[in-house]
Amino acid sequence: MRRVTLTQFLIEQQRAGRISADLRLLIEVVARAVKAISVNVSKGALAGVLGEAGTDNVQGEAQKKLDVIANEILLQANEWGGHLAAMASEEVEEVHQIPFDYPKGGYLLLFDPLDGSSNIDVNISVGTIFSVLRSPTEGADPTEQSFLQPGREQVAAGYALYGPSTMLVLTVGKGVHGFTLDREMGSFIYTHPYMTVPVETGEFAINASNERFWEAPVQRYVAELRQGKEGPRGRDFNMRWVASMVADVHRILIRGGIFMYPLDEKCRSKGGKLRLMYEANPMAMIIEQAGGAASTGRERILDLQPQKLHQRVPVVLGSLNEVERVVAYHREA
Ligand SMILES: O=P(O)(O)OC[C@H]1O[C@](O)(COP(=O)(O)O)[C@@H](O)[C@@H]1O
Ligand SMILES: [Mg+2]
Ligand SMILES: [Mg+2]
Repeated sequence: MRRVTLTQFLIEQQRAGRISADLRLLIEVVARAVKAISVNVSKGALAGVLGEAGTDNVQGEAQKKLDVIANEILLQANEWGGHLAAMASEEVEEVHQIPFDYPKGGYLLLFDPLDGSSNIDVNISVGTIFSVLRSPTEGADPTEQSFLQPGREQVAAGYALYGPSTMLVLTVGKGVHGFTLDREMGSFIYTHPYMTVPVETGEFAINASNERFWEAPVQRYVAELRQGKEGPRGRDFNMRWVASMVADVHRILIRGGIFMYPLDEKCRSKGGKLRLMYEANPMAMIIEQAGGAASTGRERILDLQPQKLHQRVPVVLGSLNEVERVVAYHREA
């Protein structure tokens, strides 16, 4: 069987005029960094990478060693690429400028280096999420303001899933494409062309321990799902919650479903739990490109005008019909 690598796929995308040479190189560098993170994740205790780093990030969350390692790998790999104007990371408070003198590239890269940190020490799937925007500054150092573009302006978005196999899932605005890492060869192989989210689903993902803090529309929606055949939906639904957004979203891309981290009384003062710029926006672009929908419950995520780099938002995404139902319940309320 002829195997297509990520490199070949990207060259084809460039030939078809969907990406520039610089964006192709940028994605190649991110993919290389992802391979290095994958090696560290899979070595686990053997490489001494488990446990706390002993520091807090900008959000006041305790950093794991792997949060710090993954962040360093991504920053270092991309500093050298020459295609970036600046970066932003969940683990770094300010914009990360490129510390070299050569001309600035035309893109901004944002990432959540290690998503699902609470799962690292228990050997459950974690991931990396990234988003690419055009830099509006032409040669000058980008500021935080340069990054504050709505998600619909993303030119590429993707994630890596470090599961039983390592996968890279990518969109450049023409469908969603999945690649599986061949560890022996060291290359990503094109295994999942044009991934789509089924419109109908029988699965939902939400942290049910927060139920008493949810708003009424979410209470109503989940209560109806749980009533199954006996309730207004007239059929049974199954529940899953990995607590790694990457893993939960990947499941939805493979077999459908709805994922929710809604606004609740616990996270209301922060605006939500998940971060807009490097969690919600890239995942929303991927899900929409795969035929699904992504909303805060009130607005389309990709239309939100960001106010700050580390802004948090409520997230409801997945199969179209279910997301539309949640949005309708918010509207009715
Ligand atoms: O522990 P909770 O409240 O269920 O939250 C789980 C959510 O938090 C996250 O782990 C946040 O990501 P980080 O690990 O990057 O902070 C998501 O991946 C996941 O969906
Ligand atoms: Mg995360
Ligand atoms: Mg993280």
